Amino acid sequence: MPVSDGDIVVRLAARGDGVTGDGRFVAGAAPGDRIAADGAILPGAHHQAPPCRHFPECGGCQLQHVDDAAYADYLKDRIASALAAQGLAPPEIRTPHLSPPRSRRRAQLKAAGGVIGFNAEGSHRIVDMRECHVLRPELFDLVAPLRRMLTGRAGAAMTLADQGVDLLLEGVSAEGLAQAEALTGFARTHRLARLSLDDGYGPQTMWEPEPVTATLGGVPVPLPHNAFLQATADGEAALVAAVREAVGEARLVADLFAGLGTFALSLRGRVYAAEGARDAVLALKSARREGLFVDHRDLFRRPLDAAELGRFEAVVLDPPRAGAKEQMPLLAVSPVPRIAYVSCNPATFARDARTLADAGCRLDWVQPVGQFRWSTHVELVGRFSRA
Ligand SMILES: C[S@@+](CC[C@H](N)C(=O)[O-])C[C@H]1O[C@@H](n2cnc3c(N)ncnc32)[C@H](O)[C@@H]1O
Repeated sequence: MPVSDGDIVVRLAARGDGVTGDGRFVAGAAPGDRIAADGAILPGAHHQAPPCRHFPECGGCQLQHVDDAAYADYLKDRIASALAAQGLAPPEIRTPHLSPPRSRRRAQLKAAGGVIGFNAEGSHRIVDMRECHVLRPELFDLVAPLRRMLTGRAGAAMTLADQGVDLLLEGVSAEGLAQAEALTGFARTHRLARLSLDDGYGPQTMWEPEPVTATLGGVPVPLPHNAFLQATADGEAALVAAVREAVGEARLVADLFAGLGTFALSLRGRVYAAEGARDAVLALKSARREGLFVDHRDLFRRPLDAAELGRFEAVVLDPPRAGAKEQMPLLAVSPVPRIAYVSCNPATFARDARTLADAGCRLDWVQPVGQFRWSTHVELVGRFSRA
């Protein structure tokens, strides 16, 4: 049977489907695979055996069937095509940093009727997790005990803190002393750092033998419930290294959307940190770090104006998926010479990059970070400079 170029998978689409030379989308195909006339996938050099029995059913991973080289190309392609869609020429897109298997330190699992795991792709059905190749072992070790304990519908948010696992059970209440004792017994047996319940009225701590912290930039910061932390420690280190390179010698830096201070606490000199979540602001304010000023500020409603921005030698920003549409025009007309933009959404990054480019800023390089290994999440740091 002759093979036409149109039958070869040439790239991965945003949602992870293989795309053939003639534009067909094929679920489960990797770049280099050939699609036979009957639709069968004939594996090529970048097709690997998925390590997990739950793939592709489980919604946690979409790309376990592609090797690291194809996965890295996918991350770069997503960024390049988002920039191209905004009419921006591709800058230097560096080799992606990929977090290793079993390094994810945060997970939001669902439980119901004796099953626990991530939801199936595009569905509310829970895939009962018997193995996981992305979670840190400390988190995975709790899955079987939680399956036994959680009989009703519940959520289990797990975060690896300095002291161990911080577990927040959603949709669970402790009715009566016996239930409360059972829950604290569970926390003690499994050496949890903290156990909290949220039955719809906000998290309530049941167990926390010592104050729970996350160490960022070498500084322990109190860890509020549901606070944002980068998904893996090594992904965080890669983002921090890229941000530090991007700001260079700057000694007066603004960190916008600062969270608990992942970047603010890792930078030298004086840092102004702005953040909208009250708990995160209080936590960061209590961090022992000279020269740090923390501002509780809604940057969508009240972005920094050009005069405020003009005081800084560099600006770091790390907005949520929606990007920083309100902040960009002000940043664009400010004299700030260096901007490190950390993003978890190439589309809003590219939109915001367009605003900066229109004002004469140059996108020097982009460092992709694949900390959600085998998923379609793309994280990056982009460095902009003003001539
Ligand atoms: C992607 S997280 C980054 C946090 C931090 N830079 C880090 O790396 O750990 C985005 C942060 O933006 C904050 N945020 C979301 N909307 C905001 C707003 N309108 N104003 C200020 N901060 C906001 C969130 O609370 C969250 O801490």
